[in-house]
Amino acid sequence: MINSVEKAAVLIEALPYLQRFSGNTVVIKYGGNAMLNDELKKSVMQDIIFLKYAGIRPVVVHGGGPEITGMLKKLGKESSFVSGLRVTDAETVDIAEMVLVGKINSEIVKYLNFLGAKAVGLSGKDADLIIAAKHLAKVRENGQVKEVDIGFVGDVLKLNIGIVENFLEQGYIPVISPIGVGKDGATYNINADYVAGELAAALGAEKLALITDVEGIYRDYNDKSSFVSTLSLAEAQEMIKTGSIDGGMIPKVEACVKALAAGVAKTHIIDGRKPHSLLLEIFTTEGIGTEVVKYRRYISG
Ligand SMILES: NC(=[NH2+])NCCC[C@H](N)C(=O)O
Repeated sequence: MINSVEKAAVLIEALPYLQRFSGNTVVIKYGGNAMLNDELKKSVMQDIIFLKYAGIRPVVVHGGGPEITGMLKKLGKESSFVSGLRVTDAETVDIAEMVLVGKINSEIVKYLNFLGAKAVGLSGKDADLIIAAKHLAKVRENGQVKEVDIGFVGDVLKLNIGIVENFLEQGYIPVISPIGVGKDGATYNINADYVAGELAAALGAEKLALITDVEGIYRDYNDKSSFVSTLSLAEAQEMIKTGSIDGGMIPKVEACVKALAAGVAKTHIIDGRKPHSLLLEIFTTEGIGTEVVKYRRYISG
């Protein structure tokens, strides 16, 4: 156990961040294992409440891929993927929406309220928050890139952000499901990392924090000793180009790039398998994951 001097040092280390971030918006994407394991879920929920009571305005976007896969299986539907994206027919998008909005979203809202917040659940359909367009999967065939229709998988076309701002003004924590509605009236399932990046951009957030199942970004994803704590936007883009970023990490880095380009000060990729990683990243100098910043000279501390 640490002694009282060390304890005080930990608390005081948070002071400049409390001063800097209080009153500002932080968008948090919550997904992966931290969602399936009860202990980790509790720690993420507590961290979000902590942010709220520190005067920060958290906005939560959640994923739910594994739970959707589980439900589809129960119903006897196998999932198939093209370039990492689920082929989503009309029945599948219905099931995805039921799991995301009906189950996962309402569970997060319930938990946050239980811990002392005022959380409110929103799907992209509420007040037309997320207008979607069909996403075409890109497949490489004989050296050429072909676009493939994989059904009701969407991109964010437009956000009607007013509803989120209203709730933030009133002190609520908005919890958002990555479901959008198309101009054609259809329902689209959207990658939650992208939704979080777009929301951070539209809200002019201070931060975007993506909670994942990995430590952060590696310079070479095959080499676990090449973990990077700080990365610039340009370096991240270069790493996507050269293929040194792992496939599953690409949507996350792209979400960071989108947010940074729109003026978000900092983005973070953090390990949801470590308890309280969100708190450690935001309120300590060194952090625990990878921060992606516009320019490297934007030094923390
Ligand atoms: N991965 C890192 N190097 N993180 C540093 C975080 C610094 C500070 N707590 C912030 O949120 O801005």
